[in-house]
Amino acid sequence: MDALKLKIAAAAEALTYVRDGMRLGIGSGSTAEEFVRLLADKVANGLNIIGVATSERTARLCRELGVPLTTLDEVPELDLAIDGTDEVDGALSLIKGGGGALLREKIVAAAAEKMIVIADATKVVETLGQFALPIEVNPFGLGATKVAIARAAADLGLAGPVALRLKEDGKPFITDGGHYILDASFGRIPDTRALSNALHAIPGVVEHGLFLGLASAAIIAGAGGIRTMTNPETTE
Ligand SMILES: O=C(CO)[C@H](O)[C@H](O)COP(=O)(O)O
Repeated sequence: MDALKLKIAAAAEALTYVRDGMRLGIGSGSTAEEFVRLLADKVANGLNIIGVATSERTARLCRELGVPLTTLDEVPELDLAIDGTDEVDGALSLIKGGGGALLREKIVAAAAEKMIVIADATKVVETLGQFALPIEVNPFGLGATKVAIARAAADLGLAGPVALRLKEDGKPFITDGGHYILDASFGRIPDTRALSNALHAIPGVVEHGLFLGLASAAIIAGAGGIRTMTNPETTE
């Protein structure tokens, strides 16, 4: 099966968890966008949901396709968030932010009772870190923040390039929140919680792409079909 079909298959399975009346967090990225397309069909056929989009791009797509949106100010608690991922491990820890939407994605996931991740099988890893870890930072003090990140990583035995994400025109990529992204290529991250805590202690770091203890399930589409990974600690 090609990559698009796998994304659609995972998104279609996630749709079976959506119930009438739900308040939904709606993720970002190409897999989440397939979910939006399928969700829009259901809405056109009478499904009553209200969504909070995790990026301006997803919000635009929702508006184009008629998926009703609200904000976390109006609806601060959500029933379910559905989002893609860049990596997922067996404990359902994630690296997210390849599309640069990690801050809103994490705020939305934390506001949701459950988060379901949708992905193709290439995203499943034993240990997180092959995918460079996106770290959202305030543009002020960028150089100092980079040094602090490298030092915090070194204390945990991690090292590797920490690169400012650039757009095709060579200018810095700016997130929906007006921040920069640093992509940290540390390789395998054995102690994700320690790195998460160390990054949160750096003032210039706004948020990072390690999603720990947030996902309740991951719907994984592979050549052999769909499998759903669950986490007993985040599943009722
Ligand atoms: O975290 C994300 C955006 O910030 C995406 O969910 C992640 O990058 C996966 O995207 P895709 O489904 O296109 O592979």
